[in-house]
Amino acid sequence: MADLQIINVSKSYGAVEVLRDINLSIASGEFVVFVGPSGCGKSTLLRMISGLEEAPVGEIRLDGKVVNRVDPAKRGVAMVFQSYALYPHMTAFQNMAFSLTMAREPKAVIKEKVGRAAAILRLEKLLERRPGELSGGQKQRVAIGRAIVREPKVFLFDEPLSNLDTELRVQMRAELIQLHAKLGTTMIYVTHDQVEAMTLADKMVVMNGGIIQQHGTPLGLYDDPDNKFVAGFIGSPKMNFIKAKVEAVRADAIVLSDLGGRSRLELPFRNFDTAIREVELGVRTEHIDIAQDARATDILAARVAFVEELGDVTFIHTDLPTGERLVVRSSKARHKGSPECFVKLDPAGVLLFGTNGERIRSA
Ligand SMILES: Nc1ncnc2c1ncn2[C@@H]1O[C@H](COP(=O)(O)OP(=O)(O)OP(=O)(O)O)[C@@H](O)[C@H]1O
Repeated sequence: MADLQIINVSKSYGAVEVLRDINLSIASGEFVVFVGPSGCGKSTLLRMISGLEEAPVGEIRLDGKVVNRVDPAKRGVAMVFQSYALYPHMTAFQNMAFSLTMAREPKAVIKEKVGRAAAILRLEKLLERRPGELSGGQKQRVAIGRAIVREPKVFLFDEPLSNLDTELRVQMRAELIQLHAKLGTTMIYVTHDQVEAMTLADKMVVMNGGIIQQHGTPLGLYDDPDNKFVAGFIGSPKMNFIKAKVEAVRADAIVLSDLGGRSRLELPFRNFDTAIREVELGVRTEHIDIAQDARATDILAARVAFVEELGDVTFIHTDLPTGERLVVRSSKARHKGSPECFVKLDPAGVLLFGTNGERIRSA
């Protein structure tokens, strides 16, 4: 187990800056997930922690010691790759034992360490098989086993489940959570899949464009995003966004107009900056409902585009007259009849963003 500090780390390839001034503290034993869209720099950051990529700007400290120039093999970290990276001509046992064999550990120690990892990963019966005789999930378990036997201070996972089908991914996610609980080792995990990140992370680090947009607990980020990117990236279906004009500002409320081209909405809000004239509302599907009473001022007229019935929940996709898409989560059966409908927002669930995408918070 080790804690990790990333201090003012930047990285460029030629003229292209891929990471800008990254600062992050990872506590010993924490499960941290770097998540973000393709190309945001998350793998580069992980590879810099592993030592596979140089870190010329800033400091990476492992248990307080700067490791920027420490050889990857000497950092006490073990990496698990998406591609498994197993030796095809070696058995599962030999693959898992490889680093110990290279370090000339006694045979009995190797057998004991590989046996222990195999038991944790339920691989005991597969140890004599070669990678070609294993399923994707089994191969990934061998790759994880190979990391476990090295008893690293930090595990680094680079999209390890991306090659697996959906069912197996869900199963392996549960296994990784159990593995972390059992070993208690610091784990850093990279994925572009926000659901995977939400389910695994103690701390989720949302990245975009080479910078950390926000980090915190998964639910903390879901409920209280700092900006429109984080708000839109986390959650499925995505948060809805609706543009509006600020009509009036009072001490404890604001009145918004032009929602969906027409409607008005009053929101509780303290100390709103009167210079702001335009905002964007962020509303999750659970804070919108199909409305019965069309006379109220805060009701938005919409048109049903299509309906997804998933059994336990129904998502009604509606379009506002402005063309903005609004997805309503409903436990009720399908919206029947005319596609014309009315929707109502729950003011307590509405977040506000400025035109620059930054969150506007009530004081
Ligand atoms: N060796 C390299 N030379 C030049 N550019 C690179 C190199 N490696 C990565 N990049 C660029 O750096 C950026 C960040 O890459 P990185 O692999 O860290 O992204 P990522 O967030 O992990 O994306 P993905 O999920 O697609 O793997 C990308 O724009 C990529 O094209």
